[in-house]
Amino acid sequence: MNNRPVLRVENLTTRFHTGQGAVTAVDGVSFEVAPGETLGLVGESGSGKSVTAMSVLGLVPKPGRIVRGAIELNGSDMLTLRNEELRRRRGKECGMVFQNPMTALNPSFSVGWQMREAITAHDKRSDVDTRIHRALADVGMPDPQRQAASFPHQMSGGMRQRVVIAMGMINDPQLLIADEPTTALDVTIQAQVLSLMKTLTREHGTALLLITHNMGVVANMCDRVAVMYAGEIVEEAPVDELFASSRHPYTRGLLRSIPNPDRPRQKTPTLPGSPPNMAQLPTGCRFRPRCVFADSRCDAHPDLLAVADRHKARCWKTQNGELLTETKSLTETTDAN
Ligand SMILES: Nc1ncnc2c1ncn2[C@@H]1O[C@H](COP(=O)(O)OP(=O)(O)OP(=O)(O)O)[C@@H](O)[C@H]1O
Repeated sequence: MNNRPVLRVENLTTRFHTGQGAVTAVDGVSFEVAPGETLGLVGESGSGKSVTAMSVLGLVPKPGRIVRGAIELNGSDMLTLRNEELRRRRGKECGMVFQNPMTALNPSFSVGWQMREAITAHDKRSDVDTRIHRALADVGMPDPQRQAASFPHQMSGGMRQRVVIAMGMINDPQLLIADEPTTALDVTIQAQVLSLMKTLTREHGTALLLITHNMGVVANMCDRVAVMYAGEIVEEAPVDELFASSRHPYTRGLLRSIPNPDRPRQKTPTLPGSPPNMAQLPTGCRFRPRCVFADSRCDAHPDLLAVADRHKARCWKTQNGELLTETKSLTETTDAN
């Protein structure tokens, strides 16, 4: 059996030079995704999740630039490939699904035409129409022939995102990268689209890098989780282990902030404070200003180190074998009623 990771990211560092100075949006990030595995990349807005995905896809927007690190897709170094080869490999070996389906679809062309482009860019086989109709049927589109002739604006948001997933999967890639794939959809449609992605990736043995800020989505979808804060991974563990025994105060706070579906009217607690300004990071531990467990050790910047089997955390306290005691002040509930 081939145990080589589909994706290996090593010490990835991506920087933006802005008017306010240099912002290292992704700072020394390393992770792997195994064949068929779903890795969740979670964290609050601005933590560097999307820039990590863009870096892997070779799509970092200017003025951003990868300044260090290695990215291997199926063992090939993606940072040394020429643009044309990068585009070819990206579409064939790595599909992508972004938050807003309208940015992925061209309003001027039929869905079938766009899917044909996605295929023929990589494969010259003649059974293209059959493949398009099968791909649309696979994502639950009724009457695939008619849908292929439709234009994006004739479809609902949920249907459009199904088309984008069908396009992402049409070359049967080994890896699918999905960045907040359901955030732009109605709550009722979100669960359907996620369940569809789970079924499809399982059936095809596709690895999934799923970016989300929603821990509930992580619980339902992922095998393993990497938690990002201020450009760094602060914790990484199999999903059950993370939910049962998180070892970073930030993760613990995120887990406390999951809405309770049985009590929809109850105000959900939130993490106090906000993430740091990326142009002026605090010295030492980046989470320190928000951390209820901080002490003098946190003046120094902690590394991401093993705390248990397949479990790493970037926290002085738990790296020394201490556990995080439950404390209410991890989160706050702003509604006084
Ligand atoms: N085009 C850009 N120009 C300058 N800085 C940028 C740009 N894009 C991202 N950044 C910086 O990178 C940081 C990380 O952004 P990123 O989009 O990866 O966060 P995220 O975790 O995906 O958040 P969100 O869920 O809101 O997309 C931002 O806080 C910002 O400082």
